[in-house]
Amino acid sequence: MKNAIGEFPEGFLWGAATAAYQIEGAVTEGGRGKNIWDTFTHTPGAIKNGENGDIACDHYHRWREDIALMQQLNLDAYRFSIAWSRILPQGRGTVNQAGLDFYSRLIDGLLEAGIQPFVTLYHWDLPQALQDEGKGWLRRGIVEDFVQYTDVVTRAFGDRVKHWTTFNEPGVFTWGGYVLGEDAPGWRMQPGAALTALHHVFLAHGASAQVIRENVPQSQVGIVLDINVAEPASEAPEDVAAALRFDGMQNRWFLDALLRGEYPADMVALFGEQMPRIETGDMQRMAVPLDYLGINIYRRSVIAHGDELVPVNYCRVLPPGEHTLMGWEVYPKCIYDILKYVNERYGPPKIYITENGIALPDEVSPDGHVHDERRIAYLRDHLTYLQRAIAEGVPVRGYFVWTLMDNFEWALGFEPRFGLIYVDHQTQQRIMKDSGYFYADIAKKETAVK
Ligand SMILES: N=[N+]=NCCCCNC(=O)[C@@H]1[C@H]2[C@H](O)[C@@H](O)[C@H](O)[C@@H](CO)[C@@H]12
Repeated sequence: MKNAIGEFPEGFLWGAATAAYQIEGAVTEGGRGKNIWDTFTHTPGAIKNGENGDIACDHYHRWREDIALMQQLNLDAYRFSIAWSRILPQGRGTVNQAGLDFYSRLIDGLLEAGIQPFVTLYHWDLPQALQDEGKGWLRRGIVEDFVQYTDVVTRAFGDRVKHWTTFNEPGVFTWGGYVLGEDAPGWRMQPGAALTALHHVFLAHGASAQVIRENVPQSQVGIVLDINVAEPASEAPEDVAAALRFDGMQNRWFLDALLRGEYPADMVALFGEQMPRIETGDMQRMAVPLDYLGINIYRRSVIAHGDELVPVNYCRVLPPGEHTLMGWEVYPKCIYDILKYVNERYGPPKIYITENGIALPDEVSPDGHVHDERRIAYLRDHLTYLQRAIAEGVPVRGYFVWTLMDNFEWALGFEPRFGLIYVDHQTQQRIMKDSGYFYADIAKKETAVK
């Protein structure tokens, strides 16, 4: 298909992405159990402006309106996550039928609108009951809990949902939750805990993929990673070495483990006694064949040597130029660079760009519109580099904007607006931004560019 950006493969999917805790609200409705983000957001000082996702975008009640907006965007696909604690309020055991019913209605609504559901099983919202019992992902037995959760939802929706992502950004919720303290459960400086949690997440991923394939005919199974090419801040040996360590932590730890069944030796040596306990067969259990790799990409990583974040000892350098409300550099070539990096080293069968977008201080103008020119430029420039990577043979089969609508941006609350759709979080009014109209034109099938 051809559009204002250029030529894209037939069947290329134009999508948008969200996550349950960031949009649903209704945290005590429909039998939903408590999760670690309910706890974390109600911990004083954890979230900017003391905000939380108790209501968020009220998507739990407004999902029909939101599907209609997806149709206005001409979306082929919609990536969303299921809240584990809506399905199994205590993390395991008794299934909550009201939770299954909510997602069943949502999936039926998407299919009726001609939109393919791409489901993420885990987008950071662990049932609190599992966190309380043995500290969540630190307990190896949690793998069985995730298997039960996978079994319940794939039996319920596998007749209609074919694309299943096990985890979203395992590195972010483990390093963020156990080292940086920026994400639930908010632990700090426990790299050994992060690596142990990550090991169990990888095991859960492998076990879950098996269950998905047993329960869902013609399933497509993948995982979503926030991988990022590391550029040394200078040619100084300590910066080059730091960039290699960052590449090991941010990229090779995940790609080598999940696609090759081995942890990278340089990082194993670096982590030393922080390494998780690895049982015989673990590495084979996690490295199951994948149908696709999801890549979330926002920026590039310019890396210098640093004294913090032991033992990786790196720090990010923010180059001059345009920055987003997240403090991230706008560097559109990052999407081309990461696609070439992954394709040349690992050659996954298919890739989806599962998140790409920009946080801006969007406002409604007196004319009632949201003139987000910077987001249009961001999307246009990243899509141009994406198209170049595809033209050079990288097997990208779809692109999902982060995000459908302005939502709860984790520790930063509602201030960073990433949406194609503006949301007034007081009134819940939705307003299509100019970037939404831009994206609808890109995604429109009959857009003929002469
Ligand atoms: N901890 N921490 N620290 C740094 C995290 C850097 C990378 N963050 C992401 O990629 C997240 C991804 C997420 O899926 C989505 O739920 C978030 O809303 C977007 C926007 O932030 C992106």
